[in-house]
Amino acid sequence: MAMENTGGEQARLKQLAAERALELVEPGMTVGLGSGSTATLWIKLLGEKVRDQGLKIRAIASSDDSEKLGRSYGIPITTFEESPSLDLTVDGADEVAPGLALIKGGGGKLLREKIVASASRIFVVVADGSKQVEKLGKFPLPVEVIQMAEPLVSRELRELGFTPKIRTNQDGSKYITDEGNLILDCSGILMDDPAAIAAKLDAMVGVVEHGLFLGIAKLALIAQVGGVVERTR
Ligand SMILES: O=C(CO)[C@H](O)[C@H](O)COP(=O)(O)O
Repeated sequence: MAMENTGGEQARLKQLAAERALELVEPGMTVGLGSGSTATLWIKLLGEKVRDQGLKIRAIASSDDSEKLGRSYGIPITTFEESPSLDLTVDGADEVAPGLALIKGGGGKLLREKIVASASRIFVVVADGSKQVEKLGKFPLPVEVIQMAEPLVSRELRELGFTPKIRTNQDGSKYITDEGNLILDCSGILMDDPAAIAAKLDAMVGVVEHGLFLGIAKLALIAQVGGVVERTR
């Protein structure tokens, strides 16, 4: 069950998970750079190895922010044209449920994150213990939608039992994703069957992608007070 951590303790645990994930990177790998605060810690550790120890890797980033961070350390950035499959992607999650069913997208980067994770031989999740849940859905599910379709998709989501809310920036303006879409944060359903929900979302016209990552992660590195626990599907 999820345990609440203090801010400082959570930061320490995220760092532990990031350090453990760094051990998975081998010279010559093409890696996927995740997004969010935990993935950022891993990118920084990885970048230091590239910059200071000459680690030879290439990377594809799951967000403009992560790409900028990677480049700042001199991590060579490649493309799917040059590197159609990745050896390893490390990324965070908002919720981790049994079977490594995930909710992602809290940081608004779910579309490219799912593309990068799905193109990876191994997708590893890094998180602190507070992200562990028995059922997905306490964290509002992010759904990325085409802007003009938002009213139609919101209506369908309400019919499904969700309460969709257009994500906004601090100034109240609509949050626009790296790909120019909107995000609806959908609360109200504690999921007994995430796969059934995902299938319904995949069928909705105007939905670009959603934050249910099912059957993609192969390993989760969960940092708890006693250390890093490795969870597999
Ligand atoms: O999916 C994501 C961004 O879209 C993040 O990986 C997720 O929100 C977890 O972030 P953090 O490590 O900061 O808790």
